Amino acid sequence: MTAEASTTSVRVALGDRAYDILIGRGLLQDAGQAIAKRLPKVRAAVVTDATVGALHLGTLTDSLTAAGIPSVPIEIAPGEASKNFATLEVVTRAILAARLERGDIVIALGGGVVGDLTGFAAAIARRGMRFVQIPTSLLSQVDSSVGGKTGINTAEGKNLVGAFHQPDLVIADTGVLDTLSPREFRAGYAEVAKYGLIDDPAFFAWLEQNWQGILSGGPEREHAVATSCRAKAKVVAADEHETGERALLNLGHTFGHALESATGYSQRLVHGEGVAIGMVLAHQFSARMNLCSPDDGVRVEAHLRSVGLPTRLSDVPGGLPDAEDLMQRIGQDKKVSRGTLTFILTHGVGQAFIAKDVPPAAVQAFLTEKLAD
Ligand SMILES: NC(=O)c1ccc[n+]([C@@H]2O[C@H](COP(=O)([O-])OP(=O)(O)OC[C@H]3O[C@@H](n4cnc5c(N)ncnc54)[C@H](O)[C@@H]3O)[C@@H](O)[C@H]2O)c1
Ligand SMILES: O=C(O)C(=O)C[C@@H](O)[C@H](O)[C@H](O)COP(=O)(O)O
Ligand SMILES: [Zn+2]
Repeated sequence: MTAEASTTSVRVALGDRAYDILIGRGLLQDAGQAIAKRLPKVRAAVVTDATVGALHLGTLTDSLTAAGIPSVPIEIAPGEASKNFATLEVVTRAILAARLERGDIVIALGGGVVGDLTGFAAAIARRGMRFVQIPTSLLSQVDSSVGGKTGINTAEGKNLVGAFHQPDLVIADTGVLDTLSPREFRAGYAEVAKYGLIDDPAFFAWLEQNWQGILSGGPEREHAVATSCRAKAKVVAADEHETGERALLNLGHTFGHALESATGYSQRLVHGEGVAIGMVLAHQFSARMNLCSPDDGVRVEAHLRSVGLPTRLSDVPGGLPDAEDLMQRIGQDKKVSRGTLTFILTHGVGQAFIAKDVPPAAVQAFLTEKLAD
């Protein structure tokens, strides 16, 4: 039996650009076959970071070779700081230097940093090459590898330069998560919990009972990845370019992205940690605006804290700028429309909604209070 026979497959229904997300333990060693079946007679560039490359590039390269796909590796430094113009140039020019044609493929082997950067390089090299996501962090398996948001950060803010460019295939080998650090595993868990908090209270309740199985690699892990991918695939198919409901996937991100920018996209706060704090703040701010009960914020914080995630501004090491500074950063959010703020707020666990025209003075007063907590 090939690994693909015991795989969960989730379809992202985007018409003639539809693609599969393959989920299962051990898929990396058959990745070449899975790619060759869908994208025959291609050559590939494999972009990875130094940490993931040392652990998993050999398995992928062997599998590509066995399937008749010649490949060249392109390695970047690990971490959020690589999502920048300089690394984008290095990766894009390496793809061109390898003389890959438009019909060839670029493979992202790594977490969300590698995936977002590689996807953007694939979107602009030769005006658009096909690409395959092989996500290796929990966060990238449940979120960033799906949906086609690609891009980089700038000093002005998070993901402010990029393109929508869908992958042709996503291969999520849940076994490779065994080598992920506990901190990065927990960070990815924040985006898993997000799907429950947006519109699936039963999933959030299930997570409260079963989160340990996800971390330890039991069958709960595949269930959580597949449930997350199904939820994301549904939203993306309905609103690929975020003209409406896709913005719900930004729950916790308006606060979280401002915190990532304020900490210089450094190891002080990784993306999933910013999202965890941001989701708690979104529930607390919703309660402050009388949109939900304060108990919802207490429940969300209790769960994320029990998993080991940061949940408060005071959990960010090294201090934060004042509320006015954070508001400047929030003002760069891509959901800002005609100068007014859009937040994802909530009527309770699993009842998130898009709130337009949120008063900046109320947000700033709330942040001032939380910074003093
Ligand atoms: N495009 C989207 O829809 C989307 C969605 C969510 C997040 N993102 C972006 O994703 C990024 C965060 O992704 P991330 O959390 O995966 O971060 P990451 O890519 O930095 O990976 C986290 C760390 O784990 C290491 N790593 C990854 N897989 C590993 C493995 N199997 N074994 C050992 N180490 C491994 C990496 O080397 C890195 O040091 C952010 O830039 C965020 O903005 C994008
Ligand atoms: O796919 C989406 O849409 C998301 O919002 C998923 C988020 O988890 C992710 O962090 C995304 O990159 C944020 O998008 P942005 O448009 O706010 O930069
Ligand atoms: Zn995110």
